[in-house]
Amino acid sequence: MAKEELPGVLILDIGGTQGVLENLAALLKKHFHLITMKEFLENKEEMSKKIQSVFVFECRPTIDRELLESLPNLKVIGNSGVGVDHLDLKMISSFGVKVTNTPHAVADPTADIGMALMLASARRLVEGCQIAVSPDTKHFAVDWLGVEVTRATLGIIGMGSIGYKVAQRARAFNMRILYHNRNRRRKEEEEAVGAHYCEKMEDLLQQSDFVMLIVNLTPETHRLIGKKELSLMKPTATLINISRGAVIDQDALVEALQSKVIRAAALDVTYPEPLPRDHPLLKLNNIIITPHIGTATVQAIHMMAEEAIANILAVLNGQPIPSEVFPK
Ligand SMILES: O=C(O)[C@H](O)CO
Repeated sequence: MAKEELPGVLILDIGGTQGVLENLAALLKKHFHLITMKEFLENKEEMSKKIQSVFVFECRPTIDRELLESLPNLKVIGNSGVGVDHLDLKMISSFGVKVTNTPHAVADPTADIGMALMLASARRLVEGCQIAVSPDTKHFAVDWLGVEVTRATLGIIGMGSIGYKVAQRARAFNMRILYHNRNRRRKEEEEAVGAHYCEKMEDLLQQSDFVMLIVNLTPETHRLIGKKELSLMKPTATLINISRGAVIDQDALVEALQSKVIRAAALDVTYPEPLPRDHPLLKLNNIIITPHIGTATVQAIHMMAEEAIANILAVLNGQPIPSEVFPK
């Protein structure tokens, strides 16, 4: 089919290296007439009529009313990633436009990052790397002992598909697994990973050696973990966040880490991202911060794009939509 006959997709803010861009573009071009933001802005009148879908890569770019008003034939926004907190779902839906996401592609790589952060923080891996390359060669491992993950208690807050994948992995470390979630998992699912349900989040916080946050960011989970919750945790416990930065009250976390209310934290997400270079979290030595890399793998980027494309095509062809996100 000629490029012009394919449905138009506007590609929003593809960052990264040329290689990533080219691979994604090639994938999208199989199904769509690909229109970049630059092309759209240069020839708005002609392009706006062609665009039936928007492909959002990375969770950062947002879609404002002005853009929606300029796309009369837009039917769907295909988000590449599971979190849609950067999109105003109600406003988008008022334009009759659907939103989709990619929960399947993100689950394994994000669970891996959760495990990686837990292990790295437990065994003080980043400090170890710094010591290994420092000019001072007189170091004694006994001066910076870590803690063990094996047989420790892991509390998972948010037991969706990523949470469940974390539980599967944690089972291989013989961890005791607690979880708190809006809905309790089926008995067979709990038994398969040996997870125990805590109806009250407080119980999980009090008992866990590692607390991992894997909830969506919603008004209900905004600053879910603050001063009170941190004070319920064990002084030997570690907080890991692979969801969204705003799930934690960062000022309260700074205080808790400075005064050793908890042992350590490991964050793949913060607010804002990146943190300003003078942020107090960056000055602490009992924290590890990675720059939102839960899905930053060659495989995940490809799978997320495929999942997003399948969603977009389903909307355009009037077929059942694999992963639609609805405004609450
Ligand atoms: O929401 C997600 O899937 C990840 O955070 C990637 O942005």
